[in-house]
Amino acid sequence: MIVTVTPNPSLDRTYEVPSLERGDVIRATGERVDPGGKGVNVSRAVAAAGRRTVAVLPLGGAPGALVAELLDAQGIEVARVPVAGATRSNIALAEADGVLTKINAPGPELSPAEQELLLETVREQSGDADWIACCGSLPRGLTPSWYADLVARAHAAGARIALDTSGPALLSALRERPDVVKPNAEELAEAVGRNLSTVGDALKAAEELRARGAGAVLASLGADGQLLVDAEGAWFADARVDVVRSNVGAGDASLAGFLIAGGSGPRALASAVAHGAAAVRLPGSVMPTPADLAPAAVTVATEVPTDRELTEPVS
Ligand SMILES: Nc1ncnc2c1ncn2[C@@H]1O[C@H](COP(=O)(O)OP(=O)(O)O)[C@@H](O)[C@H]1O
Ligand SMILES: O=P(O)(O)OC[C@H]1O[C@](O)(COP(=O)(O)O)[C@@H](O)[C@@H]1O
Repeated sequence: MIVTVTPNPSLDRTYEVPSLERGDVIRATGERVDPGGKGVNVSRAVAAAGRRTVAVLPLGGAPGALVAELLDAQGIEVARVPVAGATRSNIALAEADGVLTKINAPGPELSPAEQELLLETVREQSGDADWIACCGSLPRGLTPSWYADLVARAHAAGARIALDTSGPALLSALRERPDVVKPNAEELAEAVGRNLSTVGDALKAAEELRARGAGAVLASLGADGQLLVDAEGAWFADARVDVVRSNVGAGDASLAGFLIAGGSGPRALASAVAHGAAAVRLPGSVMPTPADLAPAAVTVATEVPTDRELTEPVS
């Protein structure tokens, strides 16, 4: 069973637009609404794989009710923490040439009582969890050390933690030794305060996060693939995708793929890459089912290609 925790979930609205012109009225040619937030997407991908998952979510107002309704329609179990503020709506503008612009709202502020109820709900749900995946930004009211506290509590209860967040929330959680962290290239560069130009730069940065406390680092490098660094070694895998439809939630699908396949070693890395590659072939934040995966297209390198230049370097 995989429990996901999304402290700041969202209603994701995607508008398809011909192109973005500042100051103009832009007529959308299509729109879709999805339940969103990084842990929500992980739960959607885990459920799509036919595995049990519970999504712990603070939900409030009409957007919160809609998120719950949409997840219910997808058969995803939600442990709901009622909050007074309204759940945020995040907007994605998808241009015809494939460029995606996202506006992520700050979300409601959680009161001390709501924060306590959130932690208590995670505790209640964690009894038979193989993994607790803690994902996304923190809403106002939660301090940057909130994930650190959650990791400490989960470890005390004997659960394994996968953490996908960024900035101070990621850095402060490292001291509690999360079992896996999943930064993307920008988050990894920010965490170490250096630019990333090659796979070797990403490898050094991932090793630094391990030195600071992460058990394993699953670094997703967009079109370049993924790197896994743990106590046993380092592996690199990638998969070619000819037509990218939407990269929204590709990292979330990858983390789900990694955890579904056991959450360690090269087999889990290959599953992460297969899920990420399948997610980008699908529209919006649609999560792949097993039928969407093309595991044969994934290559796990025998050696990490440290000299390989990143197609999207972080500077
Ligand atoms: N353009 C792409 N071509 C092929 N695979 C991709 C592409 N973009 C993303 N992916 C796959 O999805 C994974 C996650 O994407 P990434 O952008 O790194 O994460 P995030 O969504 O967290 O920012 C990548 O590691 C890769 O496996
Ligand atoms: O918590 P954050 O960092 O604001 O991100 C929330 C957004 O991330 C998503 O989970 C998608 O992830 P990506 O933007 O990494 O593709 C959306 O569903 C959601 O709108």
